[in-house]
Amino acid sequence: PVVRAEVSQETATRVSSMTIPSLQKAWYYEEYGSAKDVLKFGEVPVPEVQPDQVLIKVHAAALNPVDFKRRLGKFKASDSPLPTVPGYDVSGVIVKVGSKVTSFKEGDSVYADVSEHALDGPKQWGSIAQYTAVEEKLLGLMPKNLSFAEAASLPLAIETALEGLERANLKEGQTILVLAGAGGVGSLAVQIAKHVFGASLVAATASTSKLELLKQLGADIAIDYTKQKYEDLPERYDVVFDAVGECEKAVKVVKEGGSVVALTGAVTPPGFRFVVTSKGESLSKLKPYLESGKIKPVIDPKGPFGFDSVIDAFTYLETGRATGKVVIAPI
Ligand SMILES: NC(=O)C1=CN([C@@H]2O[C@H](COP(=O)(O)OP(=O)(O)OC[C@H]3O[C@@H](n4cnc5c(N)ncnc54)[C@H](OP(=O)(O)O)[C@@H]3O)[C@@H](O)[C@H]2O)C=CC1
Ligand SMILES: CC[C@H]1OC(C)=C(O)C1=O
Repeated sequence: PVVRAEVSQETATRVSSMTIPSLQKAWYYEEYGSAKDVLKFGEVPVPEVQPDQVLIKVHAAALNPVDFKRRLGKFKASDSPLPTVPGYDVSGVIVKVGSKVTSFKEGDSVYADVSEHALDGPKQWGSIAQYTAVEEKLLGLMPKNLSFAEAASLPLAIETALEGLERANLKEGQTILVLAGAGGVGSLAVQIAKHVFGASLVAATASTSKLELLKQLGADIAIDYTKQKYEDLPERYDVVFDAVGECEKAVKVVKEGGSVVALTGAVTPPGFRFVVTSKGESLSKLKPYLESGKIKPVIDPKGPFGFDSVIDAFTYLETGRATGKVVIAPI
């Protein structure tokens, strides 16, 4: 049995190293442009695992607007070199750990936003691929109750929602307005404001068909921006979370001394904008809320999109009408 055990460990090692190919299938682009013009599906190298990284066999990924803004060259000044495999959000299983990794092991189901800094040197080899390498400090252990598709839908958006609410200094019992409450970030910001921060009143904006979803997510007031201008309503808020780029209007409805946090677009004082930093500790902090069901992933019902339908997925996301997240699964 000892020999068999040694053989099986040796075989397992050989098999595990054999199961990690040097080339993989992925979506990539070699020049900036539109999805249909520049996105290609083909073979790219499997990234080398650095000492502080793990290699993930990807099961699902999700798209974010930063993926298409980057692909259009909007952040080329601080981008990593081309060719680029897009994708920040990933879920999957660890198949190799770097020599300095201490908190994760082969076989763990994990998820992450793979780029610590979304605009400043994001990963060249992203998540819309069969394998991707991610630093240990960006990883979270997947909540036990979530599918790979549900987990992949979360990292960048939920970390943005959490960081934005923390930066806005939202306090228990305060009131908040979330602009674009049905979007990828907004759908999580509504939930976190209500169920994690304990806001006394959460208002949110969306178009007519999405108002019921806002209520289901925990919004006390759902404002149909196609019929009502929130800036003309009497309500004033301690915090306004702007996920649309309407800071000039947002500052009109914040209380004296309140905060207006913007994700995009020009800012009008006292509004401020930030860029999300990927942190595994944020996923750990939210894990109990996800496992209890207090916070739920929202996946656009047009998806998940298959690994062969990434151009369709981008085309849909770029309409600006997504409800929750656009997910690519299975990979
Ligand atoms: N600074 C940062 O670190 C980050 C910035 N961002 C940015 O934040 C923005 C939102 O990101 P994300 O949530 O992923 O985007 P989404 O693509 O998920 O947003 C789509 C949603 O926006 C809603 N929407 C569009 N216009 C309006 C409007 N005028 N009022 C209310 N709702 C509206 C749509 O609802 P409807 O169909 O009802 O209009 C739809 O549900 C993007 O510009 C993104 O680039 C995102 C993450 C991080
Ligand atoms: C400056 C905001 C920019 O950063 C991210 C992550 C986006 O989606 C943006 O538009």
